[in-house]
Parts: sequence; structure tokens; C-alpha cells
Amino acid sequence: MTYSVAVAGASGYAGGEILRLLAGHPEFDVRTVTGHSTAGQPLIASQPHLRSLAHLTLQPTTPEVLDGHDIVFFALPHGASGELTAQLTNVRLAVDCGADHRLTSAEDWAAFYGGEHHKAWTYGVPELLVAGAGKQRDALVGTNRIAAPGCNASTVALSLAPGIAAGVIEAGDIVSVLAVGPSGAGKAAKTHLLGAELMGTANPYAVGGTHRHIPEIQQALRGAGARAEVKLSFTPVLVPMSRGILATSTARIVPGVTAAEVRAAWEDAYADETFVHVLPEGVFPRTADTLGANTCLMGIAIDEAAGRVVVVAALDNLAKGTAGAAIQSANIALGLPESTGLSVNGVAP
Ligand SMILES: NC(=O)C1=CN([C@@H]2O[C@H](COP(=O)(O)OP(=O)(O)OC[C@H]3O[C@@H](n4cnc5c(N)ncnc54)[C@H](OP(=O)(O)O)[C@@H]3O)[C@@H](O)[C@H]2O)C=CC1
Ligand SMILES: CC(=O)N[C@@H](CCC(=O)OP(=O)(O)O)C(=O)O
Repeated sequence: MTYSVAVAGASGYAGGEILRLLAGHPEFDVRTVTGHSTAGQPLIASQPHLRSLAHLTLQPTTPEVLDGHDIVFFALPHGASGELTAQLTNVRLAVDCGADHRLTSAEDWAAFYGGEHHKAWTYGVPELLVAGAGKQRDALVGTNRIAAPGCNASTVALSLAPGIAAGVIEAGDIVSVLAVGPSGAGKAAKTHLLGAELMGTANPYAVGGTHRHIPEIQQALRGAGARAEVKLSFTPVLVPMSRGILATSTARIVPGVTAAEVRAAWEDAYADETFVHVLPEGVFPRTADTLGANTCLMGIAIDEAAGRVVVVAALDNLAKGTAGAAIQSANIALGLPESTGLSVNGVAP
């Protein structure tokens, strides 16, 4: 069966990556693309790398344009999709790459985003462990509304869920520091992201517990079975690479748990996964190895002296971090093979 697809926000980075991946998807046929300030222009003016879609023109992002497609992917700024998706009456599957439908807590939404809180949709991280319910992919089967994850949030949640679920690390003392590429901030780049200020330097931002992905990670780790309040110190650092996230997360190991038990928690959690891999002992990932791929690579070390596990995870924020997660989750929702249209291979060098 072929599904008709619309991509809203197709002129942006996330929308462009959805389109790039969908070009290799045999069951999803992109019929409509929309923009905001670029509506009326050829898609290729915004996405010159997408030559196979040169025939498409950006339509305005309205319910009338989007309704009636089997699947709509939303890649709009926060706050734009909540209202719009509520007006759709005839869309079998909506996948939101923005944050509008990620958080179950209205208090968290008010504290970190503000504006109207919308109902949470099924979270689009299939490999995430869920206490008493296997993995998040089980919840995705048959759903018609998917909230794709924040890219930093899914990297950190995938990094820590195995230890939380197995009860081998403490939820109350987690520290995550991330090197992130500026494409995560979108095409509407802020002045501090411009080349002259980004090249040759590392820029910390949202320091001190203010980043919007903190409640999303806490929600995911509670779902994985955290036995205590999830306390997370989270610090992202912009570095001069266009794509990629390298997240280093550490957590205190529960007293009495052995190094072998800690490592086994991660290896068992992801042993059967196609897109999340635990690397051999002593090997740690590089962002470069995940570029363009729907792959999250993870290296685990036990810091015996500090009594902590160290998890280093890499993924491409636009691929596995957003567009790949959205498509993988859509495949599951529709009963297609999970990896349809997605590759584990990156682009190198
Ligand atoms: N970049 C990333 O790595 C990730 C992004 N996301 C999320 O995906 C969404 C899109 O992000 P990204 O692609 O990076 O952002 P971009 O700034 O690159 O693209 C934004 C898109 O939304 C359109 N747009 C802008 N304002 C409005 C509006 N008021 N109403 C409707 N459409 C509008 C833009 O259209 P036009 O260009 O025509 O003005 C453009 O198509 C965001 O919610 C983001 O948080 C999630 C995970 C990772
Ligand atoms: C470099 C940069 O700014 N990155 C973004 C990642 C955004 C993302 O993952 O998406 P959502 O905004 O949809 O949550 C950030 O840290 O907020």
C-alpha cells in the first residue's frame, strides 16, 4: 500500500531531513510540502540538496492544505503545531517533531515552554524501556498520533534508561554534558549561531537546569522505572559541527552492584535493536560515525573510583534525533517493517 504524505515545515532543517529520508521510503509518497515565509516558492529553493523533489512547491501551512493526507509530519516551531493539529479531521497518522505533544505534565509545560499545554501523544522513541511494558515500540503499534522526541532528550533517555530499568544506577544523581551541533537550533539561526561566532569555539547554553529537554528526560526515565525522583544536571555545549550530538552522562552506581551487572544492563537492553548499539568495552562513539544514519552508538565505562557509570552516546540530531525517529515510529504505528526507508549506515569521512 502507498500512503499519501504531507510534510509541514518542509523548508526547515527537520522538514528537509524528513524529506531526504522519505525519498528512500517505498511506501510513503510525499504529495504536499508546506512552508511559512517561503510558501509559494519551489521547495528546491529552500532545500537545494533534494533534487528528486524539484517538482514540489511549498504550500501555506494550513489545515485545509494538510487535511486528507494519510500521514502528516509536522516540523514547525514549538507552539505552532498544537493548535494546527487540533483542526485536522481527516489524517490517519500525525507525527509532530516539535515539543507540543511531548509532555504529560501541564506544570512542566508551563515552567519550561509556556502557552497552552496540549495533550501528550505517543512518544516516538521505540527503543526506550518502559517499566512493566517492554519498550515504547509496543505503545506505538496502531497509534495515530506520535510525538517525536527532542534530539538531546532522546540521546540522554536512551543513555540512561537501561541502568534505571535494571535498578543498577541511582535516579537522584545524574549529570549529562552534551556537545551539540547548531543545526539542532533550526534554520532560523540566532545571531550567536552565525559562523563567525561559532567557528573555533565551544559555547555552553541553557546552563543551570533551564534547558527544555530536562522535563522530557525526567518523564522518560520515570517511565523506565526510576525508583526515586529523577535529578538531572544537564548542560549542552554548542560546538562547530553542523550535525551531531555527543552526550556524556554519568550516574551513581547502586552500592553492591558489580561492574559486570552494570554493563549487562545496557547490553541486554539493546542486544536485539537495529538502531541502538552498545559498542565493545573500551570503545566510545564519535558523532561522525552516525551522520545521516538512523543510528545511536553508545560506549559504557565503569568509573570505579567515582562509583559511577559513564555512558557516551552519539547520534545525528536531524536523523535518529528527529526525522529518523519520526519515520521509524510511523512505520511501527502502521505495521510496516520498522526499518523501512531507514539506514544504519552513516556518511564518512
Ligand atoms: N533541528 C533539529 O535538530 C531538531 C528539531 N526539532 C523540532 O522540529 C521543529 C522544526 O525545527 P527545525 O526544522 O530545526 O526549524 P527550522 O527553523 O529549520 O524550520 C522551521 C519550519 O517551520 C516553518 N515556520 C516558521 N514559523 C512558522 C509558523 N509561525 N507557523 C508555521 N510554520 C512556521 C518554517 O517555514 P519558513 O522557512 O517558510 O519560514 C520552516 O519550514 C521544531 O519544533 C524543533 O524543535 C526536534 C528535534 C531536533
Ligand atoms: C543547538 C540547539 O539549540 N539544539 C536544540 C535542540 C532542539 C531539539 O531537539 O528539538 P526541540 O526544540 O524540538 O526539543 C536545543 O538544545 O534546544
